[in-house]
Amino acid sequence: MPDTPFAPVIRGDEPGSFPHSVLAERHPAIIRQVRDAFPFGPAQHAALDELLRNCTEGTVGPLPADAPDRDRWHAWGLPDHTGRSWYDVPWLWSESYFYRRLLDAVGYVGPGAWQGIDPFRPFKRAELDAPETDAELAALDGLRDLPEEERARALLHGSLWGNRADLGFRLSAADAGTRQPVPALVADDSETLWSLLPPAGTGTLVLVADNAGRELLPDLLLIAHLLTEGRAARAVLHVKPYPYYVSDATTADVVDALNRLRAAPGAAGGYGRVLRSAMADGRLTVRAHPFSCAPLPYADMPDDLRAEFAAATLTVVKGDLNYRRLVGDRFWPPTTPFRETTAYFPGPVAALRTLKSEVITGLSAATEAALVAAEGQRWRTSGTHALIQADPSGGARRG
Ligand SMILES: O=P(O)(O)OC[C@H]1O[C@](O)(CO)[C@@H](O)[C@@H]1O
Repeated sequence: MPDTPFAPVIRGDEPGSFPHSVLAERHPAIIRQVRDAFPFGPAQHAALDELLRNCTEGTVGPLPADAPDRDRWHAWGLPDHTGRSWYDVPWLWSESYFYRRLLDAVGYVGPGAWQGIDPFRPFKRAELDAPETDAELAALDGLRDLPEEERARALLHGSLWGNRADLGFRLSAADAGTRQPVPALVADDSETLWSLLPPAGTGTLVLVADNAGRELLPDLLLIAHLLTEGRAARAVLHVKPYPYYVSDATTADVVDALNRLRAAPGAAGGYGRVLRSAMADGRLTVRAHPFSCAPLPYADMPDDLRAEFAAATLTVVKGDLNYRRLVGDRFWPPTTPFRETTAYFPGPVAALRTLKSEVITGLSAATEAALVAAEGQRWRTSGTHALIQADPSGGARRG
């Protein structure tokens, strides 16, 4: 990570700013929605009341003494942040800890009858079961007769724009999933990406997933295509070990998505069968590494994860949150080269992301100027722009 004094870490301490609104408005809205979605008992309601008060007016507190991940959170900076306002610690840290505390409040962490009950499941299920999902899956039939390269491109774009269907994001932008027309990419390194996944490839693709539902389905379809067409011999899908940022995919969500595909008619069902058999023979594996829910940038990843990414032919990192973690959650000058911010990454890496937060790198000066002229700074957070960025160097520049 370059040592740049011009890229301050993002915090939520400026009233009126986007990060501040997430802490002050979005988090209370999420508590409300979760409370509405479940028939919770008095202890859960009281814990949600306390979390609401604490995360908006209070200071960061400790985890329960018996929390199974207490040591991990200590290593991730909890002692340094305890006693500080949620608005004053790094925004990424604050958001991540909010989701961890929400799981405590609803009893997910246990022990008890609510242990393991995903508080976001009703929202994720509704999206998977929506008629729009049927229509999207049916559209796959129209790809069948296209040349492989065109199918690959269509599926890559499906996975990219699937990131717009993020449920947390929709809490404050109801039409974000349907806005038309799809705007141009602000950066497009797809040629580099495809050069890393040539036909007859023998390598391993790692896909670091973002959201469940209508983002995970196209991610899985892309993986199925790459395996079937021999652009990757194996794929590893990284998901979250516990519910996070409302819609982030967990292993349970992968199971739901695979079942959804299996039950679909036409080409979608075929992809579903390909994926199940790839799971059965080990060509597709699912990983839920604890660091996937860490409140830290990937530059701080542990050695075992570093070794996994180093061994991959390509790691594809999906979504806004993963992008923030990949390049560092900082106010980079937008023309900062992407490859400068990913120089620490141990293998070739690509990002597929729609823009939903202020972090951005790798723009040309002309693109930045055109975006600002057209929209002021709205393009950074509106979810209407997207990027495909790739760094093929694989940490080769590290000394
Ligand atoms: O689902 P995605 O693409 O990671 O986007 C989630 C984004 O929404 C937010 O929660 C709020 O903008 C961001 O913190 C996060 O980057």
